[in-house]
Amino acid sequence: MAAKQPGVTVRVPAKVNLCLNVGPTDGDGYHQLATVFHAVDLTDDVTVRPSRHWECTITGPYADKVPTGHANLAMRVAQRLADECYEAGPVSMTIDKSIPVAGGMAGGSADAAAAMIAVDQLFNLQLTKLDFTDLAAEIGSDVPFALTGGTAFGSGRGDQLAPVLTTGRYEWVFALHHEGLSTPKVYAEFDRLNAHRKIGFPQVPGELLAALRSGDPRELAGALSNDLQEAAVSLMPRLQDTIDTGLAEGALGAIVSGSGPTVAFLTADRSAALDLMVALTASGVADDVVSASGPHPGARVISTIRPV
Ligand SMILES: C[C@@](CO)(OP(=O)(O)O)[C@H](O)COP(=O)(O)OP(=O)(O)OC[C@H]1O[C@@H](n2ccc(N)nc2=O)[C@H](O)[C@@H]1O
Ligand SMILES: Nc1ncnc2c1ncn2[C@@H]1O[C@H](COP(=O)(O)OP(=O)(O)O)[C@@H](O)[C@H]1O
Repeated sequence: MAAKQPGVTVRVPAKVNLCLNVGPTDGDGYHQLATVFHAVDLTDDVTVRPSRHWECTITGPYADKVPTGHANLAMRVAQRLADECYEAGPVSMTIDKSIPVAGGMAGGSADAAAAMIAVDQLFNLQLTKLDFTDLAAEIGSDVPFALTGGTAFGSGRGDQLAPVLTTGRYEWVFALHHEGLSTPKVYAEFDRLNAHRKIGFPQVPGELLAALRSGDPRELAGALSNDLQEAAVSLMPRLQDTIDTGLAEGALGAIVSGSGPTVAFLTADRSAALDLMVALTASGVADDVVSASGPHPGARVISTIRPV
């Protein structure tokens, strides 16, 4: 029997920001954030195999929207590690993509985090936790959270993480839109809308932390907030219809996920989530509807085939 080709597969979750409090910009033009990230079991699988040439194949419903060269954040990570570590070399990468693209769920950052772990394991680089954290923050502000997963407080650009005490699991429904929203454009629209408002130092509301400790989805629904929501709706007004329809159909709470345009609905339990999925699909206010639950762990190896 022929030996299987060596390779490592890492599974990585999407995120939703339970609160996204946007503060003033830092010296580099990035907004200071106080956010609570929450990982859900809507995942991508990133596989790397040693190869003579760099290759990237994307599979899944979003394949045609994702770049396969150096613009792909996961390829960028793998190429960076090959440049810096003599043990590492070119890889053939496959991304089995289920996380919506440009949807405010940090799919590109998730794949970058997965690639870091996969390449480390494939070439036995033995990167330290500090190596991971430094490279993650350099690639994108959401990458450190994709490594840790769960539910976490993010400050700075969202890359400085601290644990948040949570109980229970939460059942979500996500209303997806084929058209994406560009994160820089949403921040620029936030700036335009807030040009004459006073922006304070960003903070996570205490009621959100209390709700997460309680484990009660009703309490959490009342504490969801996103300062980028107004900007996302301004750029894509039909999001308001999506939000209103989900709430009218029984969602406990609704929030634009990060910079959008995905809308996240919190439901009471799995059965309510399935009912809401059916209602949203029938209403036609979203291009696609998926359910997921959280919190979910961060990037994890799910299969390793070592060279023989
Ligand atoms: C909004 C959030 C919420 O978690 O994620 P998404 O919902 O898009 O996934 C993040 O802040 C996405 O951060 P990041 O991953 O660094 O953003 P990128 O897509 O790389 O876009 C970078 C550009 O967005 C703007 N930007 C980004 C982050 C930030 N804290 N302030 C900013 O002003 C800047 O114009 C920057 O040049
Ligand atoms: N591995 C990747 N998966 C998805 N998008 C990627 C990836 N690498 C680079 N991109 C680019 O990043 C952009 C933002 O993608 P994504 O991370 O999915 O969205 P968001 O910033 O809204 O969370 C995409 O439009 C795409 O051009």
